[in-house]
Amino acid sequence: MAIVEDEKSEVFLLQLYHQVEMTEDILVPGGILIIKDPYLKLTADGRHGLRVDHVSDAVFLLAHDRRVPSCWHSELTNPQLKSADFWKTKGKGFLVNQDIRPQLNIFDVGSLLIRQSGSRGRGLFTTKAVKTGDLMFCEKAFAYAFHEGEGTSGDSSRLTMNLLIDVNANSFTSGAQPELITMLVRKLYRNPSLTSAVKGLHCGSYSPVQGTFDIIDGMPVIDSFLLTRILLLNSFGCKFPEKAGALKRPVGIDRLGNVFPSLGLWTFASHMHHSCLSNAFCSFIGDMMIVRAIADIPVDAEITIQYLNPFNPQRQQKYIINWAFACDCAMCEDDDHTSDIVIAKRKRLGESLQQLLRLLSRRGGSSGTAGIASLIRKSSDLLAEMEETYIKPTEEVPRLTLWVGYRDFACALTLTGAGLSSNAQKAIEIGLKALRCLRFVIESGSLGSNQGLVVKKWGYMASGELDCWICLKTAYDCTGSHELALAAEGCAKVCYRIQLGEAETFQ
Ligand SMILES: C[S@@+](CC[C@H](N)C(=O)[O-])C[C@H]1O[C@@H](n2cnc3c(N)ncnc32)[C@H](O)[C@@H]1O
Repeated sequence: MAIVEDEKSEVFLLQLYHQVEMTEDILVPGGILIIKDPYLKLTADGRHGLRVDHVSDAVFLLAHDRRVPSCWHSELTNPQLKSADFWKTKGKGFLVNQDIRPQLNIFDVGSLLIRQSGSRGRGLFTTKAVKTGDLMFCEKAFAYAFHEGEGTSGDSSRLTMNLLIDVNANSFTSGAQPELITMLVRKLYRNPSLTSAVKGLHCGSYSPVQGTFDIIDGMPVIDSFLLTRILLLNSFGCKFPEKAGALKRPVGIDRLGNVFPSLGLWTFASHMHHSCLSNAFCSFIGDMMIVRAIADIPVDAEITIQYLNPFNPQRQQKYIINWAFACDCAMCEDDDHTSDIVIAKRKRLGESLQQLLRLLSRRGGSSGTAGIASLIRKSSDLLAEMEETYIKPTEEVPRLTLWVGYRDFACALTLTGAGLSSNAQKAIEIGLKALRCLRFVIESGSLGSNQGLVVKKWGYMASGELDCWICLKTAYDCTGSHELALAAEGCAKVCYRIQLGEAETFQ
């Protein structure tokens, strides 16, 4: 907030939105600006204040500008208002001796094409077949806001929290979203040539201000409401998987444990549509997005990703509220036909299983006792009961709750009684079952057969597949089946590469 006066010496409070600095830092004493299309609003103390939402509506003038009212000429002594020549010389100084290369923003898009996808708008399609784990493209963020929460900065006195209030939708956003909006607005305002990258992005039902992005008075017209809408519909949150915590900076976490992902806009990637049964996965290294295939994808097939975590029970409502579409995938359809009673039953069985697995972990090492055998039997019974709650075959709809149960059971068996061959054998049987719940088609993999372990078809990417393959590798090693262990490790590496973007750091 700053106090400004006009040529008639009338005084107002002024608020500028979407500026890099606070209003009072930009409006130095003596500074002059033109406000186009002034919007007067009632302030909290009952007076009138000026509010500027679109950055292009505030035009800052240099002292020498002919548009400065003549009545102020004698007052223009502010040393901070430097001439254009001063800034040109300073800018050239920065460039001297620097290696300025053309910036490459998107890599490896030779096998992809943006085209219409029925009534859904533009989508991304393959122009050649790709295999599971293959890199489809990498893209550098057009704009990226890293959100550092209290938990990561460690200095709560420096913590600032931005809130973006949408009075129309009666909602608010916090975390990196408000920062990203301001960043994007500033970037486009300062670099008119970049507006073409954002111009046609999906903005839902919003009608942009007339002349948006046209150059007026040497600067582009920036409609900040349009950019807000574009970001709400097209930006990606980057939550790094836990395994990546040591390698990459993870999300910000506040003192209540709320997670604020970093957020960015990747203009090419933003053309990917959603499917809960997606065939691609995005990972992030800093602000570089890496998109890999999570299934074998034929030529001319649409690339899809999951906009939200498939375990989120509210995801269907969120697709409608946040992106204005209803997901019609087989998984959402199956959810619609699954009664609350069945969902509650799966939840109850899952909780009982976790209790048994905790006991199993505590008794690790003393395997072979009747107690352990009974825990294993009871766990298997619970999972068999859960299995009966599913109607659709796994090939049509992955069984997510069952997957979590089998995966955790396999890990508990491997980690607790790893040295014992009987537990390891059971862990292999359960681990393979877990992966089949996700539609993996795995040939052989059983002990004693000499057919090895071959993944004929990769399954669904939920979370924790990497853990499951590592458990299988450990269990194969415990039984002396080193070739199978190597094959399981190879599969773990594929999962690692998909989830983290690269496999160079895989150990
Ligand atoms: C990031 S944009 C995707 C690209 C957009 N179609 C375009 O033309 O630029 C997100 C929008 O795509 C549409 N969309 C995404 N996934 C969809 C799906 N599974 N079914 C229908 N519409 C979908 C929705 O309109 C959503 O708001």
